[in-house]
Amino acid sequence: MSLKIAFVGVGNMASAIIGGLRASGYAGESIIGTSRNPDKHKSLEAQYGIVMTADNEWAVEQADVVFLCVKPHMMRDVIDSIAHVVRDEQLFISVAAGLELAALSAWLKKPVAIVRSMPNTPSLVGVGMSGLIANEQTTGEQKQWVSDAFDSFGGHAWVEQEEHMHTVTALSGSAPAYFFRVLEVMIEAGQAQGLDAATSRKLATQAMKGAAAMVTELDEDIAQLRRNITSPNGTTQAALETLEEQGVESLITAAVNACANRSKELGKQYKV
Ligand SMILES: NC(=O)C1=CN([C@@H]2O[C@H](COP(=O)(O)OP(=O)(O)OC[C@H]3O[C@@H](n4cnc5c(N)ncnc54)[C@H](O)[C@@H]3O)[C@@H](O)[C@H]2O)C=CC1
Ligand SMILES: O=C(O)[C@@H]1CCC=N1
Repeated sequence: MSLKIAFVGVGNMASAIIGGLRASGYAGESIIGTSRNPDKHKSLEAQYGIVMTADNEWAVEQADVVFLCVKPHMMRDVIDSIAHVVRDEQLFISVAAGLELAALSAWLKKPVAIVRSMPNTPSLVGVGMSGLIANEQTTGEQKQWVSDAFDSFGGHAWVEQEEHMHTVTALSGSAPAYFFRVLEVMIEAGQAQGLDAATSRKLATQAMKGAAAMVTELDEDIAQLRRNITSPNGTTQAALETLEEQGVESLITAAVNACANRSKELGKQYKV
């Protein structure tokens, strides 16, 4: 029998997970979502074949597994409002940046199983990646269910130390946005050189996809893959030298560090 899953706070991230789960065969009838935007409920129901409601308590009462998907600053109020219907045997999965297991556990007020996750929006198209860490109440069986569920819309990595979730956020949770920004800039540069927007988008995007596929599918050093494209005194060398001169390494390192630091700040803000 499939487990009933509730998503509290169906926005961008929860939609991506729901879309990924549905595409990989999870039954729509087993999924209930809630949000503060009732005007969007009908279209979400039609798109994913799920049930949407504004009633968090009802959704949580129906569920075996509850995904907590509201913004970090709303999480405490939302958990406070559902804590009285929480049952010991339920599994809670938070997707919120920064929020520690200890805070979630204190707010839930019961010794329930909790998994802190850091997914990303490519989950929507089955190419997500999620970092995971569980509290000690989480059983091996529950961890297996979580691994299988997250694998159904991409991949997962359990981390041993909660501190590492900040790095997961910097390398994975937020990272699709860095690549989108790079694509935006490349597409604009292509257009500035005279290509139409659609062709520019297709070329840049396929190059990014191809690079990622080579790294994923070939067991080769990334630097060597880069060198394979770089003819001495050729076009790639001209581009790469410009990237280095303009500080690509310090720029990207600073962005990754800023992301992890913001995650740490959020954790401190809500520390119990
Ligand atoms: N967007 C992303 O790429 C990622 C987001 N996250 C985490 O996911 C969480 C949600 O982020 P987004 O989906 O981007 O935000 P969002 O704003 O798109 O979605 C939040 C949803 O929560 C609903 N909501 C607010 N208060 C509520 C309440 N009291 N009861 C029920 N629903 C309520 C809103 O109506 C909205 O639909 C955050 O904690 C964020 O840290 C994690 C990884 C990636
Ligand atoms: O920007 C954020 O805070 C969320 C968490 C990771 C991706 N989006």
